[in-house]
This record gives sequence, C-alpha cells and structure tokens, in this order.
Amino acid sequence: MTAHLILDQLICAYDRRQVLSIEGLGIRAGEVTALVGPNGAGKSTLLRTLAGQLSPASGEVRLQGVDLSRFAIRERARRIAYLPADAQPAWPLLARRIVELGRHPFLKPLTGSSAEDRKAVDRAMQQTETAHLGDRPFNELSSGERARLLLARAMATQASTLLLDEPGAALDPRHQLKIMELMASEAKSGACVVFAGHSLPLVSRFSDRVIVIDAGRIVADGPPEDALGPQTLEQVFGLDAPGGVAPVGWDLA
Ligand SMILES: Nc1ncnc2c1ncn2[C@@H]1O[C@H](COP(=O)(O)OP(=O)(O)OP(=O)(O)O)[C@@H](O)[C@H]1O
Repeated sequence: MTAHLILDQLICAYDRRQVLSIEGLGIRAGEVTALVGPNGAGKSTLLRTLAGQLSPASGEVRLQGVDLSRFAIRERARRIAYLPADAQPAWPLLARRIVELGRHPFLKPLTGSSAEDRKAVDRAMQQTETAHLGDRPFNELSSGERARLLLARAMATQASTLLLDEPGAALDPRHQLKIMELMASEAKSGACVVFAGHSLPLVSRFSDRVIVIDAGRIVADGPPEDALGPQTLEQVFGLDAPGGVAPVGWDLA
C-alpha cells in the first residue's frame, strides 16, 4: 500500500539554521503515528511541514502522491486538519464559532453553513465533550476547555489527515484518554493520524507506530514496544527504564 504521506529528502530550517533532516519516510493511513522526542527535537517543525505551514528548505512532502506545495490552500485545508501546539487564540468569539472555523474550507461564497457543516460541528463537539460550552465566549474558558474546542475545530473538518501537536497537553487524565481513543477510532475509520506527545505511557498504549526524533533526526521508528525500548529511552531521553515504557493502565469508568 502506498503511504498516505511521503517525505523525500526533507530538510527543514529556520533562517537557514537546519533543524530537521529526514531522508525518506512514508506515513500510512489507517494508523496512529506518534512523534516523540525531547524538547526542541523537531516534532512541531515536522508537523508544521506536513501541514504545509512551513515550506521545506529542500526536499518535498507528498500527500496522496501529490507534492503538498501544488495544492490550492483551500483544497489542502479540506484534506489536512492541523492542530498547532500553541493554538490558544483569545478571540472573543463564542466557542461554537471557533469550531465552525473548521468548516471554513467547505463554505461557498454568499451562502451560510450547510446542514452537513452543522452536523460536522455538532459531531466534533460531541466527540470532544464541548457541546455544553458552545454559547460561552472562547476567551473566558479554561485552557483545557479551549484545547478541546480547538481539537473540535480540527475534527469538524473531517479531513483524511489529522496532524495534532500535543493535543493532550492541557487536558485532564480522562480527556487525555478520550482524545487518544478518538484518534485511534479516526485511524480505524481510515484517517492518517499523526500526533506529537510527551506522555510515553499514552503513546505506548494508543500508537500503532512511534517515530522518535532527536536533534532533528529520526533515531527509532516502529511499534511502541520496539521504538521505545530501554536503549532509546536512555540515549534519547536520559531515562533509566530497564523495562521500557508501560502503557497507560487505566480506562474510562
Ligand atoms: N519559529 C522558529 N524560529 C526559529 N527556530 C525555531 C522556530 N521554531 C522552532 N525553532 C527551533 O527548531 C528546533 C526544533 O523545534 P520544534 O519546535 O520543532 O521542537 P519540538 O520537538 O516540537 O519541541 P517541544 O517538545 O519543545 O515542543 C529547536 O531548536 C527550536 O529552537
């Protein structure tokens, strides 16, 4: 099966300072792929590049066989839903309006949102347990509530590619588990789900594949039990974990 996303001789840089180099990589649809690594390793840079928000210094990213830079912005936005790590806009909009922004790539000029748009927004708010927040001003919500709404905005697009940068960072344990289950179920329905996260027990339980990035390079890649072995944990994270990572052991009550 051809990979959904293909990275070819990719180099990413900020102001000519190279921060990421990936020779070749394919990311499949139908799987949850986790990006892990220490702070500053290059995970957000990779997600930004996969989302088309950052142009590679060289090399290319192909989405379903087509160079990402060839997509019109609107078409790319229909296919890729991207949740940045630092997405905490303090717009004084009602929360539901924020989620509706996820339907923006589908809106036709001069017509309002369609029944399909409203259904997608309802569904995303239900999936993220944010329906009760819809009428509240977004900027008055807690950071976890805002994070769930921004995730709902990404879900509302119903894109076949979900790129989520630390989606659980501000969430309580129950909602962390919920969104991991949500990502797994989206992948099961055929989406290509890529996320960056620091909770190795959650990553270990819910990812089909783990890509470990250190100092801008892939240093391990495989199922969690292989990619997060004791040697990698020691070399990359400076952790003494002879047994590897124990997957998170709790469930929703
Ligand atoms: N906008 C920017 N301008 C210049 N350098 C940047 C910018 N964003 C990130 N960097 C640098 O690029 C490197 C990779 O950063 P990146 O944000 O991709 O790391 P990360 O793995 O996501 O880290 P974290 O776990 O802390 O979120 C770091 O050295 C960082 O300082």
